Amino acid sequence: QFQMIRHEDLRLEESLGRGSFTRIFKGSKTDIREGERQNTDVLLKVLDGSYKNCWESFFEAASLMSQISHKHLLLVYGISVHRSENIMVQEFVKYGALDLFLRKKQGSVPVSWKLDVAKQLACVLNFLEEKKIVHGNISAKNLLLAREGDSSIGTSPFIKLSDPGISVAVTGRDVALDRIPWVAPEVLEAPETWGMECDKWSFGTTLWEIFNGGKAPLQGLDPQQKLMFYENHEQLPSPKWTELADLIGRCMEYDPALRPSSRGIIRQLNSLITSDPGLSAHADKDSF
Ligand SMILES: N#Cc1ccc(Nc2nc(N)cc(-n3ccc(CO)n3)n2)cc1
Repeated sequence: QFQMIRHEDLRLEESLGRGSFTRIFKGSKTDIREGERQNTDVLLKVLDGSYKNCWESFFEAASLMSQISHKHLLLVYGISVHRSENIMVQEFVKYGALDLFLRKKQGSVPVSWKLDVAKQLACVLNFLEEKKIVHGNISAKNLLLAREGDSSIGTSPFIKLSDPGISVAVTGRDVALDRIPWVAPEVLEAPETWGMECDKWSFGTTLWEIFNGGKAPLQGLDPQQKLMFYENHEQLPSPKWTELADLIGRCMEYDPALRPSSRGIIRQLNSLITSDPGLSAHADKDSF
């Protein structure tokens, strides 16, 4: 279900940091098209740790992404296995992870920009829901910015949802605890029972990140404190904008059955966008 890429057709360039189980590099892949060499910029995710079920889940994530295609889903070219190295080869998305971008922009991003990004994520969530596919790792760091968007010249942002990575069903409980408050509470209790609703919970957390300058929620809490956050059915601090707070609260319902469908989320986002025409102008609407 996806292409095996020869190691000799890949070139690792600079390191771009690490995911939870992977090191990521900018690189290039060489193809021969109609008899001529063609180089493509790629993002290489090198899986470290060699225990078996990790790379099975890694490749499952890659194959999931290559079986479906959508304009807001990251393109995965394939994988390359070389000695003990397992490498996922992805399209290189120009502006990188959304959380870092938002932190760098420090609140100078207009509310209309944030709503546009939120709507794009809701659309790809709807696409996955219709295909009965659970992503399982929706977060601002897994949203990649392909176009910055600049309201002064009338261009809007464009995001791509990254691969889900290693699923919490195969990682240890410590990684699952570390993913609080993105991982839905029910997934923590019984990872194999997770359903579509778990992506709605993570959508709520991601919405919170987008309107909170890309800051990570519950940062600084240790795993035990994070667990207590769920045990006590606590909620993230609400933004002042009540309609936004309502939507985040509805997505982050502890009872999965009470969470909105992706169509419901899109409807609510549309009403946020129209809720105050002056809204898209001033930015303080999303102050916490
Ligand atoms: N400075 C800078 C800079 C860094 C990265 C990119 N591009 C990119 N393309 C992808 N396909 C995936 C990623 N990721 C980044 C974190 C994760 C974790 O999931 N992925 N970054 C562009 C600019």
